[in-house]
Amino acid sequence: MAAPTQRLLWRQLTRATSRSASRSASSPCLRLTSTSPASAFARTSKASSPPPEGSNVKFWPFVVIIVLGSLGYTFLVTRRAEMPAIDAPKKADALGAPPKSTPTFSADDVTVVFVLGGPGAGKGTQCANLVADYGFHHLSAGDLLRAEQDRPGSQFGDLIKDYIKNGLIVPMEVTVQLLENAMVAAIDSSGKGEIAGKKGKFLIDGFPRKMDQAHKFEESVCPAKFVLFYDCPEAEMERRLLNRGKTSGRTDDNAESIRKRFRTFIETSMPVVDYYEKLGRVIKVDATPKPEDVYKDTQKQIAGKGI
Ligand SMILES: Nc1ncnc2c1ncn2[C@@H]1O[C@H](COP(=O)(O)OP(=O)(O)OP(=O)(O)O)[C@@H](O)[C@H]1O
Ligand SMILES: O=c1ccn([C@@H]2O[C@H](COP(=O)(O)O)[C@@H](O)[C@H]2O)c(=O)[nH]1
Repeated sequence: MAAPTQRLLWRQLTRATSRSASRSASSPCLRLTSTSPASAFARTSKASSPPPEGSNVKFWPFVVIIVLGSLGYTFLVTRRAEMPAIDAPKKADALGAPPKSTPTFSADDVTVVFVLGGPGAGKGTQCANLVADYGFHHLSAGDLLRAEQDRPGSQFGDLIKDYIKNGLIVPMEVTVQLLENAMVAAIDSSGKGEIAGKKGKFLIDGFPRKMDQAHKFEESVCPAKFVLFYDCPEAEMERRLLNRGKTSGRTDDNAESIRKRFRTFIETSMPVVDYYEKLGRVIKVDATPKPEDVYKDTQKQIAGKGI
């Protein structure tokens, strides 16, 4: 080490050591023992003066500090790796997710239509019409998450509450499993492996909101037929949500949460729409007009799509 650097380090260390030594004199908790490296330094640096050029300075305390620091760091990193992450996929296993590589349902047996659009675009409103006229079974990802959040004993309750309030996307394992469970339950409760005399037809509302969800669902649950995308300007969606917030009781129908939801929609969910658009699998409907007109347009656009 160059001599000036040596002297600088020495000065800094002896200054720190003498400060801590003087504190220890008045505090019973901070006492330097005769065997500690710091006290050794305090003793060897009586005059607190830098060593003369070329003096035989002991550097073993530096080595001890570096070695102890490295060991501590390695220990913390190892502990961190062993700790379960808050969104660890393992948690979803508690919902009954068996690892698999083929979808639970074939697209030949079950029709899945994803319904996307910004918060407040009117997805739920249009889904209600489609259920009435086309015999769809409606599954809203947001509703399923809220139900799981409120389910007594749910280990995901707090996590979901937090994500929804902040307009964030709940880790996909949770949502995909809730959807699959709901599809299985709907088909089972029909008693014939069918719904309303038809093969299962599902409108999956407000999903997939993130690319990983889209892949996971199509790979492990069911390939989707197409995406129904309700396109609406942000100002109109905000107006609708603030209005709905007067009575909905939803924790995320307030100005702050709405802002966060819009950001998530632009940054995370629009890429999903763009992805399906590139594949030619999106039916886009202008959601700005009044609900009846939006529905008429929806019907026109899905005509001949085999549903
Ligand atoms: N075309 C429309 N014109 C005016 N208001 C509408 C229209 N469609 C729905 N609304 C109203 O806007 C609010 C939001 O609609 P809706 O709940 O259907 O939206 P959403 O897209 O499902 O919302 P979120 O994603 O937040 O669940 C509701 O109060 C609804 O009555
Ligand atoms: O796939 C999903 C869908 C929804 N969420 C969370 O739920 C809220 C509310 O969803 P709505 O469709 O508006 O009812 C949404 O803001 C997300 O926080 C999700 O995490 N994953």
